[in-house]
Amino acid sequence: MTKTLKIIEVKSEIGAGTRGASLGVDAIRIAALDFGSRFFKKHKSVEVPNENHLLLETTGSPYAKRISGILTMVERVSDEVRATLDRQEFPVVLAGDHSTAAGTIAGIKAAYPKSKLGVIWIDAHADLHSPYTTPSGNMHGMPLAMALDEDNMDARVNKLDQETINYWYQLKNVGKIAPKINYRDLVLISARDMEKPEESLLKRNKVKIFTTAELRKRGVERIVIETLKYLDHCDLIYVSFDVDSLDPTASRGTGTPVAQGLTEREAGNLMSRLITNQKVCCFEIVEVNPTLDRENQMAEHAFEILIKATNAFRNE
Ligand SMILES: NC(=[NH2+])NCCC[C@H](N)C(=O)O
Repeated sequence: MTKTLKIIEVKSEIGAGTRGASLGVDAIRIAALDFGSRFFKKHKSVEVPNENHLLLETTGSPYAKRISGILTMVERVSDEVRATLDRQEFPVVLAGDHSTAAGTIAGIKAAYPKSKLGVIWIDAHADLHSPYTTPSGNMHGMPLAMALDEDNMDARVNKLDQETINYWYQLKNVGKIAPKINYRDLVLISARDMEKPEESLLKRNKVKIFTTAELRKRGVERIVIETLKYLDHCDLIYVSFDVDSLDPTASRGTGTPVAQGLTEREAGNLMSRLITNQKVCCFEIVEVNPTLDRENQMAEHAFEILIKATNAFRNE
C-alpha cells in the first residue's frame, strides 16, 4: 500500500537556547529547490502556527523557558498529527526545535489511544530533562520526559514556582494520556551528550541505546534489525530524527552540535531502512539552523535524508 504523505511544518524555535531553528523548515525547502526536486509540489503540506513572538518577551521560569508557549505548540502539533492520522495520511513533521516532538507523540496517542507506541529517538541528546533537572531551562531538552511523564525528582536540582509546576503537569498530560510511552518502548540511537540526571534515568530504566561507534562497527542494517526486534511488542512506531545526531564535520548548522555523530550516509540508510517497517506511522526531522551554517549544508543533508526516507515507502 502506498501511503499519502502529509508534511506538517512547525516553524517553532522557542524551545531552543540558540536563535534560528525556525528558519530550518524553509532552509529545507530551499535545498529542495536547489536540487531541482518536486518534493514540495508533490506532497501536500500544512503549517502549524507558531508562538515565536514570545522571543521578544521575558523567558518566564529560568528552568522552563517560555513554557506557556511550548504548551500551546505541543497542543497544536498534537491536534494536527491526530487529524492527519485520522484521515489515514502519513504525517511527516518538519520542525524547528525538538520540543514539538512531544506534540507529535501526543497526537499519535490521541489517534490510537489503545495502541502501544514505540519511539526511535535519533539524536545526540536524550532530551529527558524535566524542569526539576534541566541545566539550561531550554524545553527542547525535555520532550521525552513529557511523553514518559517523568519528573526525575530523585535527581532534582531546581526549585520551581507553582505556575511552572502547573504548566509542566499540563504538558505531560496533553491528550489526557500519561505516560504516553514507557522506557521499554524507547530506543536511542547516537545519544552521546547527556547530563547526570539523564544518565541515571537511562541506567535505572535500562533504556536501549545504540552508540555511533556500535552502529559503525556492526553496520546500519544490524542495528535496524535489533531496534525493530526490541520494539516488536509495539503496535506503532514513531521515528524522531534530530540533525544534531549528525557529526559536526557534516555541518555546523544546528544549535547544539556534538562530536562523534553519524555521517549523512549512515543517517540516510538508517532512516530509509527503519521507515520501511509497516509499524512506522510517522517521522519527524528537527533542529536545522541555517543561521549557524555555511551554504545551507545541514538543510541539504536533512533534505537528502527526507528523500531517502520517503522513497523507502515506494520500495516496500
Ligand atoms: N533537542 C536538543 N537539541 N536538545 C539539546 C539539549 C541539551 C541539554 N541536555 C539541555 O537540556 O539543555
